[in-house]
Amino acid sequence: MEDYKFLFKIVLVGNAGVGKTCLVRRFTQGLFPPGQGATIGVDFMIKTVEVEGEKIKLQIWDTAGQERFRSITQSYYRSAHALILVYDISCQPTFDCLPDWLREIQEYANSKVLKILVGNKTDRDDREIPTQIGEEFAKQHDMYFLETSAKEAENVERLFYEIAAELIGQARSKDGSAAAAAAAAAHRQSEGSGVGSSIGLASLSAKAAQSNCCGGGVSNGSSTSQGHAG
Ligand SMILES: Nc1nc2c(ncn2[C@@H]2O[C@H](COP(=O)(O)OP(=O)(O)OP(=O)(O)O)[C@@H](O)[C@H]2O)c(=O)[nH]1
Repeated sequence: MEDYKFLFKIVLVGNAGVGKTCLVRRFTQGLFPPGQGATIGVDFMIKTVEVEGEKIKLQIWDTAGQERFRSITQSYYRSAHALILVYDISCQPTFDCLPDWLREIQEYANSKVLKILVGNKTDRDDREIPTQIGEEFAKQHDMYFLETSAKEAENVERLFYEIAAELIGQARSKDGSAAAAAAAAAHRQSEGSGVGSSIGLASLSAKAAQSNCCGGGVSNGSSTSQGHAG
């Protein structure tokens, strides 16, 4: 039986094509998938990391950005300990949609959920959103902020490790612990994993390719949810 102290659920949201799946695969599998197709419904991966001497299991839910899957993906917000809202720094419409995503989060997520704004694709030289604009948006909306490149593996490990460290801190300091530890205990009964090392969100600054900005798609009701132990 696998031994770990906490189980945290992390959910990635944001427009189609901003790189959510690539961020998850970079972190869990250490690769940048060539020709990554659009996510259908919701996918998840698991990675166990060690932070501050504790084994932490991260259950990472990768949601489809396409509007037609929205009703399915919303149902995953509620149980999230952390929500990563991703935009593409080279695609203004993905940034312009952030207020819509925040409304979704406010409506469907736990009010205490840890929120992190991520500007992905920093490797691209056709940037449209300056770092400072992203930082200010995050600050205004009480989110942590980080820019990443799934392609170049820039800040991807840092993103997830710092979220884990922050969640541990919250869990140790107050009631959050009950939920995370209980979830871990319950999960341990049933059953994958990878490994890592430790760092601590304080250092994150203040608190699509095929993008279909803010909606547009038509629901066809079809979806899948697949799991991978990374
Ligand atoms: N240059 C660059 N391209 C990236 C990066 N991350 C993702 N991409 C590309 O962006 C496209 C979309 O990536 P995905 O990871 O599928 O995007 P997604 O947000 O999961 O999209 P949905 O599943 O439709 O919601 C792919 O062509 C990736 O190769 C990055 O860091 N840099």
